[in-house]
Amino acid sequence: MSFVTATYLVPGGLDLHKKAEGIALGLTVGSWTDLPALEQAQLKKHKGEVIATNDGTPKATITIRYPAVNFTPDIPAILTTIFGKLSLDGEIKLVDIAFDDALAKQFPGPQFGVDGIRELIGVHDRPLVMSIFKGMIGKGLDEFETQLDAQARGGVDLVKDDEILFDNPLTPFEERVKRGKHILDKVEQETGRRVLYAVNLSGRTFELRDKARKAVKLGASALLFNVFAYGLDTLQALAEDPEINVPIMAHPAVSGALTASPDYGIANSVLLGKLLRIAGADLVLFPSPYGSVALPKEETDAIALALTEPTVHRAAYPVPSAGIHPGLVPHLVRDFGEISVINAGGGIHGHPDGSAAGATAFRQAVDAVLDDTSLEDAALQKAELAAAIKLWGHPL
Ligand SMILES: CCCC(=O)/C(O)=C/OP(=O)(O)O
Ligand SMILES: [Mg+2]
Repeated sequence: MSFVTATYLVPGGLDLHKKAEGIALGLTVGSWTDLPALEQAQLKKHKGEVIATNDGTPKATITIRYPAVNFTPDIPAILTTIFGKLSLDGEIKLVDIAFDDALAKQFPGPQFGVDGIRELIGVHDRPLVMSIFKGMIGKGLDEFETQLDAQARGGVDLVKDDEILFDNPLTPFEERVKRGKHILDKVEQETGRRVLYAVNLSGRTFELRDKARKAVKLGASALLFNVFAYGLDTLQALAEDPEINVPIMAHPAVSGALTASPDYGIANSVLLGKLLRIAGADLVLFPSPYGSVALPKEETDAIALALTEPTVHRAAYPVPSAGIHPGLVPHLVRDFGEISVINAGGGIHGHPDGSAAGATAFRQAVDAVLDDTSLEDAALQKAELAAAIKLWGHPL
């Protein structure tokens, strides 16, 4: 028998076992003790089981195991079972989810993951550096080409669309793919470096698969996807499609509506960690602990662990983001290690000497940290890094 096990955070001081039993029955067989013995025997395999309750104040936890025989092996059915009506039932937060291996194997997981992306880029021994197009709305393909070329030549490993850049007449989706390929092929020929460009896959849900397939045929090297504006099952359908054989980068846009409250919704480690990984995200962006929309460090640690801990699936790249600049690289490497992607938009394009210099400054900062050299000492030899930490500082 397969199971999904869910852990909930609830107010302390309740009759915890009564509440737990009520949830376990209410989300499975409905009622129990008043059933005839024969019916109990028939329904036993469908009954939710209270695995643990831990009382405390102000909060307590309840852990319940749900038989997979009750639902189809898809995320919509599982989420509706373990936190559908229950999510509407007052102060309760889904803080962990566990799939047994037999059930987990029915999901795609990352199709490339950390190892596959490292193979594509040819980098195996350092955090990757990614830049984000900025200020592209209202701008045309010339600006697109200029920004892409500068970011790539400056030394980043990946470039992504901003999540707010959709298909539009000035920089049409397919044109961004085609011109992006042309520019990055040229960069590779001249520098030997393979740079991936994650174009933002957007538009109506039922058009996404064909748009993604067309983009791959046109040479797209990665896809950015605003998962939570659509749904985890949409991500899974893209990841499972054999014709969409490029890495998928999950953006956390909209997820804050589900995760921000300490008392309601879904924990970031569940939504941005376990569920994005099992549904097939190869890279997962999330607010860093020290950026412009910061998350508590214990949450970002939990997300990174959920993305990389050993499971039946490949590890997905943690991509701590938002408000990142070269001065933060020592913190990022300390907190997320080599299996991470350092991601910045303003911290690249805001460099006093332009986007290419901003990209170079990040690479210089990464090299310095891996060489166990302080940024200040490295900056004595590296002008781009010196200008970056002069502008943004280097919090100790
Ligand atoms: C957590 C997502 C961050 C993001 O989408 C973005 O565009 C960040 O830009 P910067 O803060 O690096 O300028
Ligand atoms: Mg963005």
